[in-house]
Amino acid sequence: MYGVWTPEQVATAEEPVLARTPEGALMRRAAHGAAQVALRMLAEGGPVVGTHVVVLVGAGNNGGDGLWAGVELRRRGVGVTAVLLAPDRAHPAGLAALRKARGRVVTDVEEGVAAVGRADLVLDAIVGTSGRGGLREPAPRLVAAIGCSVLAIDSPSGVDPLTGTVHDEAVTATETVTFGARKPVHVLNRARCGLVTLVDIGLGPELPDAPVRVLDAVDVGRAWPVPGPGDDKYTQGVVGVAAGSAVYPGAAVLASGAAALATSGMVRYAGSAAHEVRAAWPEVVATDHVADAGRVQAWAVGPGLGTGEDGAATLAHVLDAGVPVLADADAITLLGASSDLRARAAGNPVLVTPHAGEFARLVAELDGEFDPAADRVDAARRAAAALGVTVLLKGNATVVAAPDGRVLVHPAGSSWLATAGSGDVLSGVAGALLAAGLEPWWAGGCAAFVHARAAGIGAGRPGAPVPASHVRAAVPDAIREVRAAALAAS
Ligand SMILES: NC(=O)C1=CN([C@@H]2O[C@H](COP(=O)(O)OP(=O)(O)OC[C@H]3O[C@@H](n4cnc5c(N)ncnc54)[C@H](OP(=O)(O)O)[C@@H]3O)[C@@H](O)[C@H]2O)[C@@H](O)CC1
Ligand SMILES: [K+]
Repeated sequence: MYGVWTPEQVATAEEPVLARTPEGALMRRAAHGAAQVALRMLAEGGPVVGTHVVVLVGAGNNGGDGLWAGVELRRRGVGVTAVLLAPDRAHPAGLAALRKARGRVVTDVEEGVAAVGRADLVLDAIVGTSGRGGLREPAPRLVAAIGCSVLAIDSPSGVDPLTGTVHDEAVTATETVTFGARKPVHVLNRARCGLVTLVDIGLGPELPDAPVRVLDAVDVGRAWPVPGPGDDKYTQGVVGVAAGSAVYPGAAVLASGAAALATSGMVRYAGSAAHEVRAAWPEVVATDHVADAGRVQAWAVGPGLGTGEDGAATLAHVLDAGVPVLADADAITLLGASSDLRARAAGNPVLVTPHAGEFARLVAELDGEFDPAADRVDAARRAAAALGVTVLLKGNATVVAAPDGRVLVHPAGSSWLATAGSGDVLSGVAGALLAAGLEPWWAGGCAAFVHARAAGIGAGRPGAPVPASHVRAAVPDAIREVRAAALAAS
């Protein structure tokens, strides 16, 4: 697990470190780390001596990092051109050092565009943690001229460092090198950051508890329920799946199957697709109504449920059952439309798993601002607090927010998971984890991780769509992977 801190928290942590280190030392540490990554990237194309790097230098300390990195690259035989976007405000010490190291300094935009066109690597040092809004002129013209790899210094310029959002023009980096701590942009907008390298500049002891955390394979593998010698089908947790319909039984079959593959606990199914579920998954005990389903340790409710009276009655029944509940799809629409159902859920171990559209319906009747397009971490955190349930907001970066303020982000590598039925698989996996005893925040985080890995495995080679049934089929391999990681780390 690693932490993610806001730009403000990082700036606060920097203060005491700046105060006890010689002037400029922190920036030199950061710049050294950036130069190391740049040299590695250049070396991928052959010898670095004689290559040409262009540094796009903004008005603040981010530009200072870029200039000092340029100084180190000069010492390694790399040709360096610094293009100053705000010539009067470029970091004075960094600029003087680059000139001394015989780096070329350009202030004319046309000359800068020509240099960018000839570069082997561009360092984006336009703006870092103080950046707000899209790129300002003349940065867009220079960025548009890039035809080579880009290393973003701290964060890709034009992408909001706190929220990862992009409004206008922004840099798309091949890689990003960041300092002291990862910031939200690095997990919320992987597509713009590329591979992220963290350089230690000694902030660790000064950082508060991380407001956002990211699970790794070892965390997930350790948390995954593994049966011991004394376990049987009941002790691993029985999950009930209340999903599907006679018209669209696919959701029920996908969710029940995913639940059966996720843990060794038993799966019960209750709903109008009992026949189809039984045919596809003989190990699932299927009945027509939740009232006849028998005892379960958690319910997964919603996919294909319908949003009419029957669906509402089923949701009310499972919310009153006194066990953890995973609510997805139609169950989310029902919750959004009924204060009575929301009251039954509030304060209980309930995990809701909306995509953007379902999230809008979920919060439609609540007071306050919930805008995932502006800040998805903040929106999920507020919704969880207002509803008294754990919210897993699906998307390219999945956010899991608990009502007590804890937030997990799972940065997915691609958007191929946004496919029909994919959410049903996630429901089944998360429901099985709830039944096995994981609390909703962990169940959501572990399910999102394994779901994304299963999509990667199910797709085979990257770069192509993966249908939900392939995601489901790959769940065991994804579990094997995280368990192997946990065993290797123990
Ligand atoms: N403190 C330290 O020692 C360390 C700091 N470190 C480094 O410092 C960075 C933070 O530096 P920082 O605070 O100086 O701000 P920074 O991100 O360079 O930007 C400020 C300038 O950008 C401008 N600007 C704003 N938005 C813009 C846009 N969209 N497009 C274009 N321009 C825009 C804005 O202009 P203004 O609004 O003032 O006109 C302002 O002048 C941090 O990311 C890390 O790299 C590391 O070296 C570790 C040690
Ligand atoms: K930058």
